[in-house]
Amino acid sequence: MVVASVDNLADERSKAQFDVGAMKIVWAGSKHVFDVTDRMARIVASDPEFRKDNRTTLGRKELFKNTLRKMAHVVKRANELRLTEEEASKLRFFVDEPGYLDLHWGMFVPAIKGQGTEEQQEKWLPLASRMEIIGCYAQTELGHGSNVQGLETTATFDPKTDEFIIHSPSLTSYKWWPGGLGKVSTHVVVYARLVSGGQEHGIYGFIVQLRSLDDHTPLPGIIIGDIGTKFGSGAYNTMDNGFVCFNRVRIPRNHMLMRFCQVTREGNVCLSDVPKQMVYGTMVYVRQTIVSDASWALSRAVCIAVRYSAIRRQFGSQDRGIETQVLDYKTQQSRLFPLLASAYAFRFVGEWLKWLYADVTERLQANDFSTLPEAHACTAGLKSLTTSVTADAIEECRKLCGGHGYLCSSGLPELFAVYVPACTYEGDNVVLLLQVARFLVKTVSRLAAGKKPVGTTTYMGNAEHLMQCKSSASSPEDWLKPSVVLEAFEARAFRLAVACARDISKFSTPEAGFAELSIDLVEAAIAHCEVIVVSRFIEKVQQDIPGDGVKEQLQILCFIYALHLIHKHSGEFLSTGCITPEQATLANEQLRTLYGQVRPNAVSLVDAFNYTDHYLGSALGRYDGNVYATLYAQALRDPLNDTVVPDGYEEFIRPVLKQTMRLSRL
Ligand SMILES: CCCCCCCCCCCCC/C=C/C(=O)SCCNC(=O)CCNC(=O)[C@H](O)C(C)(C)COP(=O)(O)OP(=O)(O)OC[C@H]1O[C@@H](n2cnc3c(N)ncnc32)[C@H](O)[C@@H]1OP(=O)(O)O
Ligand SMILES: Cc1cc2nc3c(=O)[nH]c(=O)nc-3n(C[C@H](O)[C@H](O)[C@H](O)COP(=O)(O)OP(=O)(O)OC[C@H]3O[C@@H](n4cnc5c(N)ncnc54)[C@H](O)[C@@H]3O)c2cc1C
Repeated sequence: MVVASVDNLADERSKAQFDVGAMKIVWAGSKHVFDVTDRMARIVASDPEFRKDNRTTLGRKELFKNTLRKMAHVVKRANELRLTEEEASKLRFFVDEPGYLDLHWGMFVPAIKGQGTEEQQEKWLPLASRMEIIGCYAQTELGHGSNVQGLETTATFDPKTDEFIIHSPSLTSYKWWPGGLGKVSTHVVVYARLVSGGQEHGIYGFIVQLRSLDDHTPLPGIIIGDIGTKFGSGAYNTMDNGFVCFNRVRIPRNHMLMRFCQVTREGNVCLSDVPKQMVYGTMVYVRQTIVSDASWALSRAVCIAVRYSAIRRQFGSQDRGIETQVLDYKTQQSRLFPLLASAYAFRFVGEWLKWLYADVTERLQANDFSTLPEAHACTAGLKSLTTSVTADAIEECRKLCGGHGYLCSSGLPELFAVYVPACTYEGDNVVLLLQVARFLVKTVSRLAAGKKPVGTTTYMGNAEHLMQCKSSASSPEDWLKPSVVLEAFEARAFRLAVACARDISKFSTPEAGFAELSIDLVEAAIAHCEVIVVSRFIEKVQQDIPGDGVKEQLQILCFIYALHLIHKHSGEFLSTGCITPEQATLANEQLRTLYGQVRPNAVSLVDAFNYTDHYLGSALGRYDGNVYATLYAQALRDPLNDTVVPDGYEEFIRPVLKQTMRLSRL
């Protein structure tokens, strides 16, 4: 059935004022990445084994087995097609189903690469890359997640046997949450308190075998299982997040990951000459990848909401003629276009963070640890900012799709349920922002001592100006000047950080001040992270960008991103005196104009994400716009529609009807 809605998207596409193909390359990052991504997405989309439209209707056991089948198929296809690591990781990504492979490749392998000695890497990495073992990452315990120093699991060195004894001393010390642990992994990197010679030496990683490689049964001393069903249908329930209790499990001494700390045969603990936080390196790595993933999840939700908003019509007609596309309503635009702009903003800041991470890694390898605090603050802060915004944005996109957004066939409920734990895993977002705040307060106090700030805090070096400046914006167009926008963001962030540092010093101890002012500190941290995102976006749009109209579209999105934040946080911009109420009004006026400019390009701007219908998994977001026929077809496929008269009629409907009939006769 062809319906009028299909033409809507073709019309929309014909209005584009830029080269969509060129934008696709900008979004992907390079022609090479575009080609790989496109090829892998199509391989997945065309393979019936990777079907996912039934996920929300499956029970947990069926769902999990289905995931196991898909993961096995991923491994098989990757081998058959001789995929490179880059290609295989894209293939897994487009399968779009959380599973043990994410933790094996995403945390177990990086933990060994980052924390293992060369010898240990030589031993374990080939086993892991051939998938002769399957690994996961167990840090969190039932009683402690955020507070890593509070972990209870012990790894006690026994010099008699040259072994560590891994032990869970209490119920709260059971490892709890690790993905892939519950039912699949054969091995794990466990984080535990190192004890040697009766003394504690801090938290380190240890490789422990969990299950027999012959029949998959747990090894002696190991009690292990799944932690139970999680939020949402389908969603993260494809993953076997697990628990494990270790009852004095013995492992060879060389199973401790010893890159940064060695335990000798005699039990002497030798710390390398590196900061102890290097042991947190896997988290820094993963946080950086989560920032990139945020732009994918956000752009996916936005793609669905934009396409559907172009198709959906409500009101505005006379004599039952054609109604208004909901995308034309300014309120819809003001909710949707900032999210579209945020998707692009996060994409670019994610790319930049990848670069920063590579740069820091290179320095660390050369024993230069000077940029470690900055890398920690950036990864923690941007992970927190981008995941919080993305989770809220997915929910907003669901609402933007009206009632149909609430259907699983819209793809949005499951996307939200899969995505929202990103605000918690790899560090709770508030806990991480407090880390950024700690870094900022330190930076401010160093400024007072005459130290020059570097990296993303370089702007704070302009302290005097930032404390006093008043925005020069006197027309809506002034808000299109990068220097005007940046100055406002930097001044707000700096003034908030300085106020926190000043107020902390009024308390009896810095710790007491930090605890009492933590709400303000979180706001200062967000403001700083927004400086990073805005300045990276501005930097991006100031580069040469090939393709007709591409740069212009990105400039529009860049200013939408910045100006919507000024609107959102107007209280802070005003109370810190960075802008006046009149200037806030001018910024809003400019924002409205920009919405009008993005409107004809909106559908093409989401087409530039180059998502297949399989990846989107949404009746509302289909490329061809055939929304209503698809919704209807999917409704008919619901298990409840297998029969016309439902199961349970005889037992539960008929007796009620009969009883009602009896009562009405009385
Ligand atoms: C449909 C789409 C499908 C999508 C599919 C998605 C699949 C995605 C897969 C994702 C899978 C997710 C798997 C999740 C895994 C996990 O969650 S693993 C567990 C993660 N756990 C955490 O993140 C715990 C968070 N807590 C911490 O990191 C730390 O405890 C802390 C909060 C940072 C505190 O550290 P602590 O040492 O106790 O205290 P402080 O006193 O605050 O810090 C001391 C100094 O150390 C510095 N520092 C802290 N962390 C780091 C670091 N990582 N790197 C460098 N430096 C660090 C800190 O700044 C302090 O420095 P100074 O101020 O100079 O003293
Ligand atoms: C889907 C999913 C997958 C996961 N996968 C893994 C995995 O593979 N491996 C693994 O080891 N772990 C994993 N985790 C665990 C995850 O890392 C932790 O849940 C996370 O670090 C948060 O810790 P928590 O649960 O202890 O939260 P808590 O710290 O107990 O947080 C509870 C509340 O307290 C607040 N809070 C805590 N400390 C402070 C503070 N200092 N100041 C102010 N507020 C504070 C938080 O903001 C939050 O609101 C996973 C979790 C989820 C949800």
